Amino acid sequence: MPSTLVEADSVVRRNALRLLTQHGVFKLGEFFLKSGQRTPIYIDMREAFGHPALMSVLCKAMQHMIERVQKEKPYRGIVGVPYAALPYATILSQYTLQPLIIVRKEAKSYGTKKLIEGACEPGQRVIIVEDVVVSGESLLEVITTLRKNDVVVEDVFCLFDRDQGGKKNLADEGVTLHSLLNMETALAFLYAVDRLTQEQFDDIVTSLHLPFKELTKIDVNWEMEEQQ
Ligand SMILES: O=C(O)c1cc(=O)[nH]c(=O)n1[C@@H]1O[C@H](COP(=O)(O)O)[C@@H](O)[C@H]1O
Repeated sequence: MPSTLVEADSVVRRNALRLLTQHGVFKLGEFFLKSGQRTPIYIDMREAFGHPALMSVLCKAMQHMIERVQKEKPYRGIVGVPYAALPYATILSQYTLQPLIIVRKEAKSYGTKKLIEGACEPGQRVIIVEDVVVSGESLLEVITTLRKNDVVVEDVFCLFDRDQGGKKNLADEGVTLHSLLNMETALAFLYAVDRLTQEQFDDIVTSLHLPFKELTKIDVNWEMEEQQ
């Protein structure tokens, strides 16, 4: 079983996978990534916006992950990557009682013309929240803007890592990516609940040059598990 599904807090991950699958987040077919690369699977986290109970499960799980990682590392401020991660960052700012910070893609041509909105000062350590990480490029753009303003970023948190190099690209810039779910875990789950065939798995792994080749067999069903 992929390690993320056997860790102490894995019940929350398995429940999240059940709800994400039921709500159509994992789309199989022919899609194209932001980079233009063809992909037989698309992770559409925006589907979760329509399901408040799912948003709550995801954000509580993210909150626990953030609190565990940041225990010894005080930070102030949660940055959301526009646009899809903003709802998660907003909810997490409420759960953790941390200020919400937004980094715009382009500065407004009117008003304050600021690129960074919210309580953010030079020297401040923040964390960033993203929905799906592929190459990590979107995150690196935000990190560059923050660092130009002397804001400290060492840890970023995502709901889903597609295992396509983002973690390494971020590590090269001195940033650790922490993910709730990843492609290996999701594919193992989809196969276990008969939503993915071996052929589809092989196509995904080959097309995306994923760093694993074997389909992990896991014993899970649709039944939601009780969370402590
Ligand atoms: O377009 C994508 O690459 C992509 C694939 C996918 O399965 N899910 C998904 O949400 N995306 C988008 O890809 C962005 C991150 O790509 P990177 O900047 O390459 O890490 C996300 O913010 C999404 O807009």
